[in-house]
Amino acid sequence: MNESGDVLQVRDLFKKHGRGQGLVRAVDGVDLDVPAGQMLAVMGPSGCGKSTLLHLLGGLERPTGGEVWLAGRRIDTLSERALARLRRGSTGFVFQAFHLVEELSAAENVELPALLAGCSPRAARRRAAVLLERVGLAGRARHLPSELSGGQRQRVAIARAMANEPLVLLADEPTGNLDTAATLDVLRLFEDLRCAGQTLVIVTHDERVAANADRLISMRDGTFVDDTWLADHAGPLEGLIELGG
Ligand SMILES: Nc1ncnc2c1ncn2[C@@H]1O[C@H](COP(=O)(O)OP(=O)(O)OP(=O)(O)O)[C@@H](O)[C@H]1O
Repeated sequence: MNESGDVLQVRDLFKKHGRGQGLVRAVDGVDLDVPAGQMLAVMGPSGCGKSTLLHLLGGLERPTGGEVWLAGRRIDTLSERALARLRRGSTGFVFQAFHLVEELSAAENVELPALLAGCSPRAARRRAAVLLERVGLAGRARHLPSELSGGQRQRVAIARAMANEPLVLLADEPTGNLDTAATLDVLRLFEDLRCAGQTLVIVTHDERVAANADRLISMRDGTFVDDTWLADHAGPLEGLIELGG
């Protein structure tokens, strides 16, 4: 974290794809400060640059221009090796399509990041057990992803993303493939993480997810067109729980 308490800082960030007639300004000069513990939702029409922004924040893509700082450390200039280390240890990703390893059990999927970060198998197993308990799936630890529902798979993916206690959890359409009940489970989980001080950035088309965030940024054509800090973010989730859960 930097002196101001921001986990993420972005300065004049650009990402261009292609060239000439085919040039796309996916992210077109944005500035952003995300304080520690904030749940930030990013919305906007398809193709406005949300996923690209998320990838730049997590070091999955490099910007064409500008700066990305994570916990006071500039990451856009890191070597490939240092970036890979950063992705393993400091950021956690959750995707719409879960991206679990189909051949591995839920527990083994969650163990993987800790093993890659150099933890002993025993420590990784212990950590995975704690995380699966936390996402309510202790009883499903030995199941393969194909033996789990979509909501359960996404909860395993969230547990995996939390394995190395990331500075920031980055989620791209995490409820895009889920029904209402599973969406509520994931929202509750994010709320638990937020209460525990986890910083989250969530790209979403789902108003319910956005309504539970601390802050909502709207994007259009690679820029931020609105940035609202929401005062009463818990209301809609409580309403939905009464209806659906
Ligand atoms: N690798 C790439 N090469 C060329 N263009 C790309 C590439 N990645 C993204 N783009 C373009 O950049 C723009 C932003 O894409 P991005 O996926 O970030 O949008 P998005 O807001 O996340 O969209 P969606 O909501 O549909 O997922 C789009 O016009 C897209 O076609």
